Amino acid sequence: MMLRNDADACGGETPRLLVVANRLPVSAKKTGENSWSLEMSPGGLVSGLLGVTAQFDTKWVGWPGVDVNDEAEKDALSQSLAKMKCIPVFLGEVFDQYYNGYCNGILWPILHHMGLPQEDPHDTNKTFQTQYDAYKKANRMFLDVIVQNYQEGDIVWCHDYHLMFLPKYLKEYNNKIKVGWFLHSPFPSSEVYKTLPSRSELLRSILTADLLGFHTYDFVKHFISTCTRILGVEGTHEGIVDQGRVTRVAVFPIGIDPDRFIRTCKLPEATQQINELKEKFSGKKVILGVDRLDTIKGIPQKYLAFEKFLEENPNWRDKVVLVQIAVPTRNDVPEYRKLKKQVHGLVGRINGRFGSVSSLPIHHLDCSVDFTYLCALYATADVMLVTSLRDGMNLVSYEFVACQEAKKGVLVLSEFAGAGQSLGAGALLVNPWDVTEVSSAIEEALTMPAEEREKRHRANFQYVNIHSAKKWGDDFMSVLNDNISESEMQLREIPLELPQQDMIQRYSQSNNRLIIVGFYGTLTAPMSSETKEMDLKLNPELKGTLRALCNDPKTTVVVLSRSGRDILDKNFGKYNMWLAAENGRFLKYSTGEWVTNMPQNMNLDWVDGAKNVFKYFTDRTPRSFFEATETSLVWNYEYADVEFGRAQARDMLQYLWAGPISNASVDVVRGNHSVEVHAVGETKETEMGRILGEIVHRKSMTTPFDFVFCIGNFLEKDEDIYTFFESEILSPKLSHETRSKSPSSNHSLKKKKKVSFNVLDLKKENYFSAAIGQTHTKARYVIHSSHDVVDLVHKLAVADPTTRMTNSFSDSEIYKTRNANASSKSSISSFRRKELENGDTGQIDM
Ligand SMILES: O=P(O)(O)OC[C@H]1O[C@H](O[C@H]2O[C@H](CO)[C@@H](O)[C@H](O)[C@H]2O)[C@H](O)[C@@H](O)[C@@H]1O
Ligand SMILES: O=c1ccn([C@@H]2O[C@H](COP(=O)(O)OP(=O)(O)O)[C@@H](O)[C@H]2O)c(=O)[nH]1
Repeated sequence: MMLRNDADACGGETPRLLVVANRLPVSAKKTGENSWSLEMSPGGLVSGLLGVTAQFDTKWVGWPGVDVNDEAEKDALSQSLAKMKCIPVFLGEVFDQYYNGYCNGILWPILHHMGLPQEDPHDTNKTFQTQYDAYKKANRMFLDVIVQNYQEGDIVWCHDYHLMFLPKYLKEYNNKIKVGWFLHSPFPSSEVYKTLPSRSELLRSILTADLLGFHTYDFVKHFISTCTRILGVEGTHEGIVDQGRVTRVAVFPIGIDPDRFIRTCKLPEATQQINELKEKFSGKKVILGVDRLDTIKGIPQKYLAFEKFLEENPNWRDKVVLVQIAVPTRNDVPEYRKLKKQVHGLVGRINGRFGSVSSLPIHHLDCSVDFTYLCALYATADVMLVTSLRDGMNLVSYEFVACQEAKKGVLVLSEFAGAGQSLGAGALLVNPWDVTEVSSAIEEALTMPAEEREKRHRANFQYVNIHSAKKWGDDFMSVLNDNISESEMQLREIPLELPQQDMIQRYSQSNNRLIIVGFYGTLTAPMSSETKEMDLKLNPELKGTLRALCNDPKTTVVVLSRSGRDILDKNFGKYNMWLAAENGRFLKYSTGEWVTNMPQNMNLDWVDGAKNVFKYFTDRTPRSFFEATETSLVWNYEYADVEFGRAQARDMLQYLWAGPISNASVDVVRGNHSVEVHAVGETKETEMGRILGEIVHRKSMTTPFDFVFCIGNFLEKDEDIYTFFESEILSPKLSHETRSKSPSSNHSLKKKKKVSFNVLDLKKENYFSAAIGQTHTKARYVIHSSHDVVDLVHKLAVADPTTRMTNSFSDSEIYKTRNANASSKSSISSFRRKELENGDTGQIDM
């Protein structure tokens, strides 16, 4: 067999791809001294990959299927393999503990929901730990071979559970290598996966890849929830987000090369074999099974169901035969040897019960068959019986469909095979554990009218043709390439550190400045694991300088926070500033009254129920805290044990969705260390326009802001506040109509003399936005922590010599006035209500 590589024909222009899998597509067999024969390796991974790589200059890296110790022999074999673009990894003594041990004795059963086998307490040479060490060592040996063959720009596509450490090793070697990883087996539920010792290291390692692929949505769902549960990272529709880095996770259902099967069925050799098979089984229907003799393939279950069918349908006993190709596999793993015995026992029993001298109901073959004969078997069968207890995809079912153009036989397919999701429309789906159901499906398949068989076959044939192995490979590669360009762009877009000196200079030279500042994580006292009290409090170090800044007549300070009015009143009631609580739903000047834009009929029935859930989790998560406002609840676990906090956050969301918020009109936001539920409404960005309108209106402002500084530790969804001002710079839309003299609320519109002006006169270089401690942000700049805010506020407070004087005069005055006016629970009027009363919209045209 020669592995085709169309890229060769196109010269060296095509990109290079290194496909790395435990198994090379060919396995070597020694034929003499330094001479080898190469045969196609068994299993769907190889079949799938053979159809893939035409558009790349592909090389394969993998284990050659034999143990070779002598250096001369290694060289000879390497040379033979090189002709087929294969590069061997000689695993030597590590192989047994790596392949038979960790891969197939530990990972394989876990991935297939069969549970972790017991460690043999007497075999101290083969423990979980020794097998795990061998696994890591083998992965390093794969790395070494890749490194010897890697050229800059190569893409490395790693395959399967054998190579879960490889992405990490590759990225450690060279972070620029493009790495994809695809899992051919299923991914289990987190409940099963979490029994695996070393569970976190394996997950962390594959997450270093750029793209992770799975056969079905189910597996992706399990993988993402396992990562969030075990690692506490965030799962999004794109994949896994960990500390700002996104690992893309997506579904790529593998396929076959259907033409290869269709073509082969038409070859004279195949036609002859088909005729022979027909003759051999004339007068009988043929049920076919083709599986590696693996515990996951449900071969005993298949035989039990067939036995039941024969029991219940005596008329079929001499009219049907089950041909089972049981391809030998993993013979050195004890479970596989046990399975062989069990299966042979069943075959003997069933053939003994229902066979005769002239006919046996089960033809069980412990061998592999050559490709043409396999196609002939597929083409001859009336029914294909796939009873996998769990299977990544199961390509055998695709291959059967491809070979059935003439016969249009029926596929009975386990719902636990990945293929169940793609061929379910045309197949009879069964639960392989339910022998009665499988037995009935056998009967239904054998007696299905031609018309229905044809209809079902057509659906499946179309699917198999379109969703080929080539498409699978192309899709994976194109997402990997897109993804890499995206992350390269993201890297380039990492914001710079806030240029403090330049900002302060521009601040002091401007005439009307606006500072929008978040509260939590910005103005709050930094908390540490030692902090006892979890109340949100203004950092005491800021008190003096913040007051000076707020008293500057040329500066308007707005605290924009998720927090409620009480908290802002308590912390900022004595400052000469604007307070925007609940993301701007409520607004007040510190000495004034709260006004709101909240619709009067807003449904907040969910709040009390949700509050109970928040309280429950807060009580059970030491050092977490929650904040409740009228329209939102935020639970923060930043200072709790973060892993535990994340697990609790996940459970909390489940409780919330199951109960209090199931039918409520709310947004749920999972932040890095927080869970927020709030009534559906505006983001900080949309509130910003309204807030500015209100400020300009109430201050009777007539000159536009010419300097804006916006700083916070905002949630990602609120980060649009940074871009709000960017878009105002590009195309100013904010204008405001005001009166020449400040009207009282009773003035009618007619009597007012209107003056229109732009709210912002903002040059690009006079706008500064900064996120605290983030690298992925929409802000122009970053600053490290809230410690730096203290320093910065101080610098701003003393930056303008002219207003520094004003400050010292007005400070005590303002303080007294505010105390006299402030009422802690002031009545709320609505923006809209006020607008109507005043006959004035105070509105901004946007
Ligand atoms: O290499 P072996 O240990 O002999 O095992 C053969 C292959 O078995 C598994 O195949 C899986 O891949 C198929 C294609 O994606 C899929 O259809 C099937 O459901 C899986 O079981 C294993 O994942 C491969 O690594 C092995 O090469
Ligand atoms: O004697 C045989 C019988 C089957 N196969 C191939 O083994 C693969 C089995 O793949 P599947 O996805 O069904 O399961 P896996 O064995 O990979 O778990 C299919 O491509 C078959 O064509 C083989 O190589 N030799």
